[in-house]
Amino acid sequence: MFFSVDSFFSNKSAKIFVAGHRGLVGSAIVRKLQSLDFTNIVVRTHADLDLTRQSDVESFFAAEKPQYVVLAAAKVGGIHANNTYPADFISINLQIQTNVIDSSYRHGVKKILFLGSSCIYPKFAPHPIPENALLSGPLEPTNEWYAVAKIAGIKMCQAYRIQHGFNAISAMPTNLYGPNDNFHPENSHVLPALMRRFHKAKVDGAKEVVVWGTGSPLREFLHVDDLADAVVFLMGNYSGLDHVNVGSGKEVTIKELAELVKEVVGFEGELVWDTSKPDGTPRKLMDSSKLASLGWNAKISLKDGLVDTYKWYLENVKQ
Ligand SMILES: NC(=O)C1=CN([C@@H]2O[C@H](COP(=O)(O)OP(=O)(O)OC[C@H]3O[C@@H](n4cnc5c(N)ncnc54)[C@H](OP(=O)(O)O)[C@@H]3O)[C@@H](O)[C@H]2O)C=CC1
Ligand SMILES: C[C@H]1O[C@H](OP(=O)(O)OP(=O)(O)OC[C@H]2O[C@@H](n3cnc4c(=O)[nH]c(N)nc43)[C@H](O)[C@@H]2O)[C@@H](O)[C@@H](O)C1=O
Repeated sequence: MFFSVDSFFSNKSAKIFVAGHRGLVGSAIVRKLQSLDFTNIVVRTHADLDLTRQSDVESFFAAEKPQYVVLAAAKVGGIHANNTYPADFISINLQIQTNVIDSSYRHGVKKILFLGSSCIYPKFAPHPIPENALLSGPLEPTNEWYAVAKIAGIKMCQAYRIQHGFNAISAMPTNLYGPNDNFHPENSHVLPALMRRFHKAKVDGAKEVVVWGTGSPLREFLHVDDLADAVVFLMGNYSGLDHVNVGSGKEVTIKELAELVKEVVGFEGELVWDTSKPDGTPRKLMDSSKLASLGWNAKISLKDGLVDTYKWYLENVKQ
């Protein structure tokens, strides 16, 4: 189905609902929209609107009638959280995305962007992973429940486009980091977990820091301000059926990442590897050439992004 390039950028007073605005991604999207002078951004805290409650979501859309929606609310966590709470990861995500996508269609939203994740791809996908590797093999067991929910979200956007002509698109970001990340010691992703642990070790004068797994898995990291830039770019420039990968194009081993975080934080002790913890998928570098061909590329290097995030951490997270 054909959609002309969207008029998203031409109306800065259009009402935009950013779901999950207090999280890592949602807060970056709000900052980006504000920097572009969008003036009518609608938000709700989790306490004010629980997106798993269908009738509350219906009532919210009926009352607010947003014109655009960015769905950045989800149950999110690192390898340990995904592996420990599989029921939460599949059920909460299926509920949130089903309610928000369906209500958006029913209440006349012009366009919605759904955020998935690079974990939708098979554990042993070809590299770099192209969009068409979806559903071509078994998933990584530590996060398959979350991945199945995210795959359902992509398919729901496609189904509503095919059956109803609803302009629903999906973006698949790689591993993200930046301001407003979750720095929980066990449930967070690797980068904020290590930043917190190295910082604490530096302050305490500890001799070593424990890092999970073998250090050999490869991961692609993207600063969340780059992701927000890409999301807004896609809102204005892409209305296709297929999901779009959003990555930096650069991968590092977890050992290299740990050494870099250690350097940025200024910890001078040793790394100790806890190989009883899972490595997860061995590698997941995405092929983001489709997005590049549309005219978007990442700008923030991992080193610069880490320095920026550590500064934010020192200024904003209670030590
Ligand atoms: N972080 C990453 O590395 C990656 C993230 N993504 C995707 O980006 C999106 C955003 O992730 P991220 O910003 O990291 O996650 P965060 O956990 O930082 O933020 C998620 C937000 O969703 C809100 N939320 C959760 N459940 C509900 C609910 N039932 N009702 C209303 N609000 C709710 C949270 O509020 P509260 O905290 O109050 O519950 C929070 O503000 C997700 O779809 C995720 O899959 C994709 C790839 C990588
Ligand atoms: C974004 C993505 O995030 C998750 O997938 P993941 O990439 O495996 O995420 P992670 O950041 O938690 O771990 C990356 C690697 O790092 C190692 N590692 C070392 N030390 C720590 C550590 O202290 N904490 C964590 N969490 N990992 C550590 C860890 O053992 C692993 O090898 C998915 O659940 C999925 O939901 C998803 O979409």
